[in-house]
Amino acid sequence: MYGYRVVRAILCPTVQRSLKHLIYRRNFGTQVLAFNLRAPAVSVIPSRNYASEKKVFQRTKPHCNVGTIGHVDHGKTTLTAAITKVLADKELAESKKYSDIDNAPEEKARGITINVAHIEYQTENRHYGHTDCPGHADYIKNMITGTAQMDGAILVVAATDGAMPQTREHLLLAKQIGIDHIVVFINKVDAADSEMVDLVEMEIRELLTEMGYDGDNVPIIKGSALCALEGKNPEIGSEAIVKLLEEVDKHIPTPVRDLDKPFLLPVENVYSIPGRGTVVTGRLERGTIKKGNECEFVGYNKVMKSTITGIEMFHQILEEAQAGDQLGALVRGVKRDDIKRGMVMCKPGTVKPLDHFEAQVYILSKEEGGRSKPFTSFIQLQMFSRTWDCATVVNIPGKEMVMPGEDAKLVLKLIRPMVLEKGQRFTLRDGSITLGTGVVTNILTPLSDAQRAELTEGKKAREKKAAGKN
Ligand SMILES: Nc1nc2c(ncn2[C@@H]2O[C@H](COP(=O)(O)OP(=O)(O)OP(=O)(O)O)[C@@H](O)[C@H]2O)c(=O)[nH]1
Ligand SMILES: [Mg+2]
Repeated sequence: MYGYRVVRAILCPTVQRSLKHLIYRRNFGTQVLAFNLRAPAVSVIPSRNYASEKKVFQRTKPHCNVGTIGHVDHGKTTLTAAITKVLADKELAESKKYSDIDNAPEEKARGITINVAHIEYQTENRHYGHTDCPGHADYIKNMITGTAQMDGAILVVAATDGAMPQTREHLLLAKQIGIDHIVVFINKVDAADSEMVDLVEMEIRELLTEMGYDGDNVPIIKGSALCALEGKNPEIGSEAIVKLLEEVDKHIPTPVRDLDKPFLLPVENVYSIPGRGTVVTGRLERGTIKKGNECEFVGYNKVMKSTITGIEMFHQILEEAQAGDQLGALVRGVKRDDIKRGMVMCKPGTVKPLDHFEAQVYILSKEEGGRSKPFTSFIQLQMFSRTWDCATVVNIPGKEMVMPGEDAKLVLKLIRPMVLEKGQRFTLRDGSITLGTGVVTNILTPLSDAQRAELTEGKKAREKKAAGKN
């Protein structure tokens, strides 16, 4: 079996460089959960024994998905690296450097996280999948997808800044996505005085309450991720990380998993592994899957049948994946370009795509980061739910307009049928603004003639208005 290092050693420097480029391109920003994409040995010299090298995942502890959210530069990635370092000392994780997590060239050049990264570690009590989200406002889409995989979140707030715009926006989105349990880490206490730290704590408790969390009782740990990572000042460094993990263990409950329902996995990413096939990654939302299971990919106006030929979690083989697992599944007979983030992989025939439904939506006020003006029917917005996003036309039945800060019943029409279920939560965004959050209350398929005419009328009216302006 040829490993990456052996292959690299026998290649000339030019080929080594292009090989490195290839790895970066393939691995762009996302730490792949499985099917080690970093091992170009697979594409350079196909391995005969690829699977037999891997360990089989032993399910000895309950699995829980957590992750870091919060404003840009507040220290989410540093904290993620620090957690793995502290746990590696107890042999409960593999230590990850900052540059292993933010590993894409653009991330390194700009010093920010762009794509989510998935990291694995354990405490004495649980096995964790940890998703490190980007904080930058331009990458909210990736944050939403990352957060959709979590059972609980660690909100990172720098003591030097306090609550900032994306602290607020991330909390709001987390609440809407259905994350009910939050633990807060006030970071960078090495660079702020204790009065400032106390003020930030008060501010965060208020903000948590405002967003619908139990602000008085949410655990808040104060420390310095950088000190923990660099092995300095243990009282605010490694000891704070240990305290944080204790609170995560205690405060974020392991969710009850829906193991008996037909399986469903919202696709987060798709990769093509030369010599192996197509791999989809994501968190199994319900049910269980095994190698050999028939499956179906549904979404974006497509339904495709396939078979699962292998399952891995964090580079280890999974005999059986259970709801809650962050996994990679190798699938047969479908190409990478056939599948897109946002489709669902499910048991054949168990879900139907649809494009027309009723929802109860809360429209954010300006102070909450929403629009300042009301909107009327036929506005086009981007809808985010599970791992997908899709343009939608909004209709307001029985009303002229909806004001910011109001709760309204809306009828939504997606431009492409997607997998949606009653009770599913979603976010509506208008450009870079989170406009509202809602829940699907009623499925309306197919469209009645009157509704269809209304939508078309809306389009015509808009076109007429645009023509008038010119
Ligand atoms: N003084 C001090 N600096 C820190 C601490 N933690 C992180 N930093 C610094 O803050 C900067 C940003 O840290 P990151 O971990 O990249 O922040 P982030 O929240 O992941 O940023 P995005 O992912 O881009 O939103 C880096 O220069 C870190 O070295 C800390 O505890 N103390
Ligand atoms: Mg980061």
